[in-house]
Amino acid sequence: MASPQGLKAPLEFGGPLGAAALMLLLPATALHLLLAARSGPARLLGPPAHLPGLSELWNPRVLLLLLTWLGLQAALYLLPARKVAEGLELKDKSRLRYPINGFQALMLTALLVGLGISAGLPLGALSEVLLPLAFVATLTTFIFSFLLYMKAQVAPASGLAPGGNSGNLIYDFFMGRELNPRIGFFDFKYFCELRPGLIGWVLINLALLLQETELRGSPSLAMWLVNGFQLLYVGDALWYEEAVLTTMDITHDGFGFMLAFGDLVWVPFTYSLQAQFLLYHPQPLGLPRALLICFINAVGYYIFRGANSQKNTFRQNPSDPSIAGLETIPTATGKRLLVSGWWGMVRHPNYLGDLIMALAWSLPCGVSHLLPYFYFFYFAALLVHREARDELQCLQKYGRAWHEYCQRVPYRIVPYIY
Ligand SMILES: NC(=O)C1=CN([C@@H]2O[C@H](COP(=O)(O)OP(=O)(O)OC[C@H]3O[C@@H](n4cnc5c(N)ncnc54)[C@H](OP(=O)(O)O)[C@@H]3O)[C@@H](O)[C@H]2O)C=CC1
Ligand SMILES: CC(C)CCC[C@@H](C)[C@H]1CC=C2C3=C(CC[C@@]21C)[C@@]1(C)CC[C@H](O)C[C@@H]1CC3
Repeated sequence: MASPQGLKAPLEFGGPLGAAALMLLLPATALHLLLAARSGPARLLGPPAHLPGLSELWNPRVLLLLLTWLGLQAALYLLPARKVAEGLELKDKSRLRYPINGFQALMLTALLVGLGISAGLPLGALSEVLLPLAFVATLTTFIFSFLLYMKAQVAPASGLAPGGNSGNLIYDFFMGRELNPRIGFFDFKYFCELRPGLIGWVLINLALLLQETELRGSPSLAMWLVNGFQLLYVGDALWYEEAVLTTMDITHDGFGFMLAFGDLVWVPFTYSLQAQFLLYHPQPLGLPRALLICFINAVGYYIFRGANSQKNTFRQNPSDPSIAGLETIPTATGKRLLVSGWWGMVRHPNYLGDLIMALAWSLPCGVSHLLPYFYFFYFAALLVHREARDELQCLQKYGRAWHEYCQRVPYRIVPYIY
């Protein structure tokens, strides 16, 4: 299949071979982590205690539960929004409109779940079906990605993403051909990025906390910390939902298997790994250590939120008083680059804050097992890779101005280290 002219981009993720390998490795890794978390040894490296049979993986009722969840979140997405924001200008000079009602969806979901629990909903039982749920979610993601691929066949060339139109079927299926696949006002990529996966993540965490209460009479302090930290993170993402409209996932990447699997399987089932581990491996946590971990998470969040808000404010209103004193670099595009404040410390201060929080999410699980630190290691690798991708895009966008920025701000994520 010929790729539309001018849309060729360098192959990433190891090209077609890497994409094929990742489409096998990622689901296998997610299932391995789920099995390891509930096994006695909880080994991150090495074979799982036992390989599940199809009867443990496939459950039609769990598929119905997943589809009901997706349907609920889709319905909440379509409710009237407090605000409708415009995305960045597209190739055809148009700008798409997006509902800003993610935090509203989180609140309504919390209300529905609270009413359900008070009416006897056994939410804790969700922790017992995470394996079949992840399996049916993976199957659903493959089917969904196929439908997205077929939909891209009839999309206009201007609606295709630079990276997912190499002409290689496997690579384009993985990367995603269409930039903003929609049916009417419903934007599939925007919806999946922030709704079913992120809200599903904290719902799974809550189910694990309730199951621990069922098993041990009350949630452990460690489980409270992990639930609280990650609810803050998801609540923040949905409160500042509009910021996602300028991320590379929305502005640059096609919507294919990688992002669909990342949103619908990887986030809810591997980001809840610490809570899963704690349910099956209770960890003692004294108040002094808990307070220290809370301080670490607070530092991470302060940097994460401060840096993201500073950059987003600068982009939306460069003359905002809160950023008035910051030094900037002019670029040929007319946009300017911050070179002081958080963005003068390192080139991705938001990643630094996010990584510090990732560490704080693992620390309540103690140091007896490596498994709870999987997210920290994976996330460090993801952000290093993401930073490299962003650097390339910024170099293409800003050329010499970006070189000047790199000379003045030499470190990428960690001051004086990387
Ligand atoms: N938990 C998770 O799994 C993940 C979390 N994240 C988090 O999401 C957040 C967003 O990250 P990400 O999507 O990578 O994008 P960023 O928020 O880091 O934005 C990168 C863009 O910001 C602009 N920019 C960079 N430097 C400057 C500067 N000095 N002055 C002004 N603008 C600048 C450029 O875009 P332009 O100039 O065009 O505006 C660049 O492309 C981060 O906090 C990250 O930690 C991200 C991925 C996964
Ligand atoms: C499994 C693959 C190898 C990688 C999949 C990566 C995805 C899980 C992430 C890509 C970018 C993401 C963003 C977020 C969640 C994870 C994914 C989808 C946030 C929504 C997390 C909260 C932040 O406040 C904003 C992030 C935007 C990018």
